Formats: sequence, structure tokens, C-alpha cells
Amino acid sequence: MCQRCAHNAWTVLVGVIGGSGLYNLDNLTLIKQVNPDTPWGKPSSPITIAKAPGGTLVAFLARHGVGHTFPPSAVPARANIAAFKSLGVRLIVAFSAVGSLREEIKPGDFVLPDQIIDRTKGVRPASFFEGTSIVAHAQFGDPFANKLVAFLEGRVRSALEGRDVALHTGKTIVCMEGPQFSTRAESKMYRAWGGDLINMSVLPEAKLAREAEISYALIATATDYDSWRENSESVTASEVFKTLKTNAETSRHVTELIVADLHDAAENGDIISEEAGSMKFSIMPRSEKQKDEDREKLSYVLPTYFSS
Ligand SMILES: CSC[C@H]1O[C@H](OP(=O)(O)O)[C@H](O)[C@@H]1O
Ligand SMILES: Nc1ncnc2[nH]cnc12
Repeated sequence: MCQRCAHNAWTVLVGVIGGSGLYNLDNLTLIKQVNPDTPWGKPSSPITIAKAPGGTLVAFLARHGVGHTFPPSAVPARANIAAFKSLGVRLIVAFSAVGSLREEIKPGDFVLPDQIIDRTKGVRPASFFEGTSIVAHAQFGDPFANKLVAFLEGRVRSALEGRDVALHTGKTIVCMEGPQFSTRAESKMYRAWGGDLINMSVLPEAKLAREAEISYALIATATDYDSWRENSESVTASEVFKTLKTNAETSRHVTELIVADLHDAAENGDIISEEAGSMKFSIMPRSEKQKDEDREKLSYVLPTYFSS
């Protein structure tokens, strides 16, 4: 039995979030499903614990729900990250269907971005500390876990060998509110700002993972050219759907091949070392004004600092 979380008999170090089109990892062996009740509610889908060849466990959840019922603005991101934390997850690889803002990033290509431009509109709860009597300011200059991203690069590249899928790195993703796609003017503006990709999901997910001290990386899978190309149609959902199925199949294949190495690296500790412990100096010092009930709530994601 896990020491920390009474509902959970499993400790799974690697979490995978599936985005649009990726609703299961049915290439792996199903072990069990769990559906934790977190202080922020239930996750978008039950979490599937699956076994990769060789026996490594991985925890999977579908960001929009298994039947894609949550629009990007209503994804219960706090519950999702908290649920992973309660299972002992130390690193998350999140997949996302993205629009490409650059000619060289083609639909079907995979990308490991390293920066984010936030164009969400403040309607998504973006902090575990929101609504509590405790204040924290997480470091977010490097929004993805640098060591994890570097670790993934070689492994994802090898996993893609023979598939005619290019892997790009060092790119900037714009996260917009949606659910409507961008105007042509916005799409061009994001390019001028230095954006290379666009989605509606990486925030607040990446921020919450950082607050929970879980190392987080995004594998962006390009589906379309958004709306910046002069003589092309602007993006439609049906255009996105064309590549979703192939991208999802490739994402499952990549996950199967990298999960054992990720687990070993998480256990060894080096690739998660920058995020583990990172909240220590981000939380404002304890005061008698901090409520016990808030400390209790936060202990679900940060037991090191808030367990009594
Ligand atoms: C179906 S197109 C827009 C939708 O797809 C992406 O979802 P996800 O990141 O979960 O793969 C994008 O962020 C939007 O939510
Ligand atoms: N063009 C686009 N804009 C925002 N999110 C997306 N997800 C996939 N394509 C997208």
C-alpha cells in the first residue's frame, strides 16, 4: 500500500496525458482503473494504470474525457494533476494536437517545445493556491522540465525511426483560450511574436504540474497550419481530424517504447531533480493567518510542505 495515499495501492512514476484523438493506450496491458476524488474534484477521466512490455507501469488519463466531453476551458486540470500526484507520479509526458505556425512544421510532425506564450483569458483556475489563505509564486521561466525534454529528444527520435515523422525541438507554443480557432490576423500576430505552434491545452496544465513538483513535458503533434497562410483555407476541426488518428497511433507507439526508460530515469532521480523540491522557496512563509483547512487541502499535492 502506498504510504501517503490511502486509496492507492500502486505507485506509478510516469504519467501520460492524452489529448484530442488519444483517449487510451490500448497497445499496453490494462492493469486497473482508479478514479481519485481530489480536493479539486474528479479528473477528466478515470486513470488507467497499464503495463508496458517489460513490466513498467504507466498512468494514463484522457484530458478531454474518454468521450471528449470537456472543452479546453473546462478541463479539470487541477484534479488531473492532483490525481496523478496521489498515485506517486513524478513526471508527466503530455500529448497535444497543435496547429503549426511554421511552414517547416508539417501536419503529422512531432515537436518538443521549450517555451509557452499564454493567451488564455483568466477563466481557468491556474493554481492550487487559488482560493486558499496561502500564497505561492512558482518559478516558470522554463515552463517545461528541461532535463526531461532533453531526455525525451533522443528517445522520441529513435521511437519515430522508420515512420516518416519529423521531430522538432526548441519551439514556442502559444496557448489560446478557444474554443473557436484564431482569426487570420491573430495567427499572423503569433508568428510575429515568435510562436511556432498553437493549442488550447498546455496551460494551466504545465503551471499546475510545476506547483505540484511534477516534471512535465509536452509532445506536440501537428495537425494543421492554423490560419496564417495567405492562399490556404483557415483551419477547421475536420482538417484537424484528418491527422488525429495517425498521430494518436504514433503517440501510442512512442509511449510504449519510451516508458521503461522514463520510469528508470524518474526512479534514479536526475531528470526530475530541477522540479522536485522546487516549491520550497516559492511558498510565502508560514503565518498564523494561514488556515489549517487550506494547509490540509494543499498537503494532497505538496505533502512535504503541508502535512502536519
Ligand atoms: C480538436 S482541435 C482543438 C483542440 O485540440 C487540442 O487538444 P489537445 O491539446 O487536448 O490535444 C487543442 O489544444 C484543442 O483543445
Ligand atoms: N490551429 C489550432 N489552434 C488551436 N488549437 C489547435 N489544436 C490543433 N490545431 C489547433
